[in-house]
Amino acid sequence: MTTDFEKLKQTITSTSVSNEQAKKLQQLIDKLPSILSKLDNPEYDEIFGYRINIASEEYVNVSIRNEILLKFLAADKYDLELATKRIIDTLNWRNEFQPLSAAFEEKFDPELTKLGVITDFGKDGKDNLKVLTWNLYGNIKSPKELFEKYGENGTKVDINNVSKLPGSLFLRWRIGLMERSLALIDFSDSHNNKIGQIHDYKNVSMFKMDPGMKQATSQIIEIFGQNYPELLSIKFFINVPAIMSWVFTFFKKLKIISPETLNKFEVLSGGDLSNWFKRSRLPKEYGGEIGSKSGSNGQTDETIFDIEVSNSEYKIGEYGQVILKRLGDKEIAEINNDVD
Ligand code: HEM
Repeated sequence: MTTDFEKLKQTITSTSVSNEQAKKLQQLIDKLPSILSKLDNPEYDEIFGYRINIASEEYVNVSIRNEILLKFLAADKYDLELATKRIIDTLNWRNEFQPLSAAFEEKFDPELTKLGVITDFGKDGKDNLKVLTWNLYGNIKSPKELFEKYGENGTKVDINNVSKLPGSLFLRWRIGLMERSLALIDFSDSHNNKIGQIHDYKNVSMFKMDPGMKQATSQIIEIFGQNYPELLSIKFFINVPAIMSWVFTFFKKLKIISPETLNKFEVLSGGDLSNWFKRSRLPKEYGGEIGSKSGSNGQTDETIFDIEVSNSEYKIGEYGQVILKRLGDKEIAEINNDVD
């Protein structure tokens, strides 16, 4: 006969769990009603598009819910109290920030969208390196100008009536990129429950610590560290000019990045990624074989933008759609109230 405990263990397929870890998971599940009752908004029970609630509630996918809870436990080394606090903080943050809106509803200026790409190499990608977010921060001509416009003190542009949502446009764009990449992974798949990230610093000409950029960088590092546990496999920093390697020492000294995250860093002075990814899936500039295309300027090399995941390929989960609809209804109600 299968015991409840064994049944619980069977819901986890992304990794193997010890009895001790499964016990902690069960305790965390048992605490869910109390966790939800402590939230700023007890109705906001969504993480990464999934409902985090008791099994009898509609839309709860028990297996995925457990996989997500396990990530929170693992990030806090199975300390139940710390993991509980992290989940409460994350649910409160998501309620306030509405990351699914940043990912799937809001539209951003090309100045921001040219800084990031998501690719999915599917079965051609190594384990937990199938889905990648590429941050082409080297494309920023002037960090000062960019962060003046899109950083914390920049103009809050009213896009789709979301100006009431918190965060700078840069932050909302960056979180949106992260959330969209998570819509491509499968939390229950041991081969595809994490993403890889690539920071391409090609052409970073001058690197002065612009205050707006410094502020945005530490804010993003903190938000990712708190709210996106156990989701990153490797973070590549490529085309890093030798003269700028001091930045890593700087971040280590600041101690805002956890040692576990620091261990995931892979730093390359060039841009050749063919040791990690199939050459047939990479554009030439990253050591791959993806060739050239003809356009109005004649033959040009294909870029990473030519292989980006298209909008129709993102699968917003059922509950994610419920959350987005709820937000849309709330916005309409607020607009109507303003008109009244
Ligand atoms: C124009 C220049 C740069 C810009 C705009 C920029 C922007 C950012 C941003 C926004 C983040 C937050 C994390 C994220 O978005 O994933 C970040 C993280 C980071 N950057 Fe840069 N960066 C620049 C140059 C550099 C250089 C030259 C280096 C190193 C040589 C560097 C090293 C790092 C490191 C180590 C992190 C922490 C990563 C993490 O914990 O996720 N950055 N950068």
